[in-house]
Amino acid sequence: MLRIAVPNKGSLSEPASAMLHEAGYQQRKDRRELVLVDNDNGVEFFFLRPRDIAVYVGSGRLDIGITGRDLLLDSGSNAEEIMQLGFAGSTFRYATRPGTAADVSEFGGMTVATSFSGLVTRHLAEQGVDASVVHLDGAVETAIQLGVAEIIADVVETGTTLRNAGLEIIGEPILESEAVVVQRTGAGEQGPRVQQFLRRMQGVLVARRYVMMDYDIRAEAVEQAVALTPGLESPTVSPLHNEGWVAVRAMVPSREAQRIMDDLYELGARAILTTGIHACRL
Ligand SMILES: Nc1ncnc2c1ncn2[C@@H]1O[C@H](COP(=O)(O)OP(=O)(O)OP(=O)(O)O)[C@@H](O)[C@H]1O
Ligand SMILES: O=P(O)(O)OC[C@H]1O[C@H](OP(=O)(O)OP(=O)(O)O)[C@H](O)[C@@H]1O
Ligand SMILES: [Mg+2]
Repeated sequence: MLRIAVPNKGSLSEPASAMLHEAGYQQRKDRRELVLVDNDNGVEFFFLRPRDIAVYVGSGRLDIGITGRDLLLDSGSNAEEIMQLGFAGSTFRYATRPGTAADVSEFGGMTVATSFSGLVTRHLAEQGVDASVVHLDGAVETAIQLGVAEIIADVVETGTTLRNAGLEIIGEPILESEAVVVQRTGAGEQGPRVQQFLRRMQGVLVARRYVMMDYDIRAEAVEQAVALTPGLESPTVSPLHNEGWVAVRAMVPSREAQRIMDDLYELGARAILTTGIHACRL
């Protein structure tokens, strides 16, 4: 059985389980379940703290896991990223009260509070900055108000938490993060079961990002039309009973679907339809 680590709590937990469910895997019904055996798909899921997932996978006890890139790098585990999952996108940044410091190079002698002390200690060393790091479990924004630190380093998504705490971002992001699949470093070429898992997850990403578009167009305009809808490989063009017309079918990015429909209509295409994709293997 393929042994997969899945976040049991926090921001990664629900979207990870939703994605696995969309990929056809069984997911737990009760948040207290720790292990779930999906016999039909030959997979055993271990619901673990997001922070611990890279540690388990790096030790070789579990084959792969879903975690955040920031957590993976913070852990310093012997694990590496093999696929990006497109959710839980965030940046990891320094922030402080206005006037404290304008750049990382000014942090010397100050204290940085963070839940990602591995990541921050390494980053400060890389920058050649001699600052102390204090590890806190969460809500680090408050550390400045309470005088525990002058600087914080934390996950920023919309920036609302920082704004509400009266803090401002300093410098460039330390890191851009999102949910990723990890495996043990040096595990080498993925075996067939891991490859099948990755294909299923890829299928969910494609089904979420693309729609199927169908339309009819006069044969003389078909080259211009397929330039608008090139598909992933090549669009299907079929003859219509009505002479001089063809039917075209191609996948298009869902974000661009309405604009493409407008452009196709302008070209003379009619009966333009888009339909959702439930699942896919490219
Ligand atoms: N607001 C957010 N937007 C996007 N991703 C986030 C956000 N907050 C945390 N994450 C991501 O979630 C992961 C951290 O998960 P973890 O469960 O440790 O913390 P959490 O989501 O803050 O949960 P909690 O603080 O409730 O325990 C990291 O990969 C981080 O980038
Ligand atoms: O930029 P924003 O959209 O405001 O999101 C970022 C915030 O979300 C997370 O906090 P969470 O609510 O998980 O609390 P925590 O600090 O206890 O982890 C993170 O630690 C930031 O504080
Ligand atoms: Mg949090």
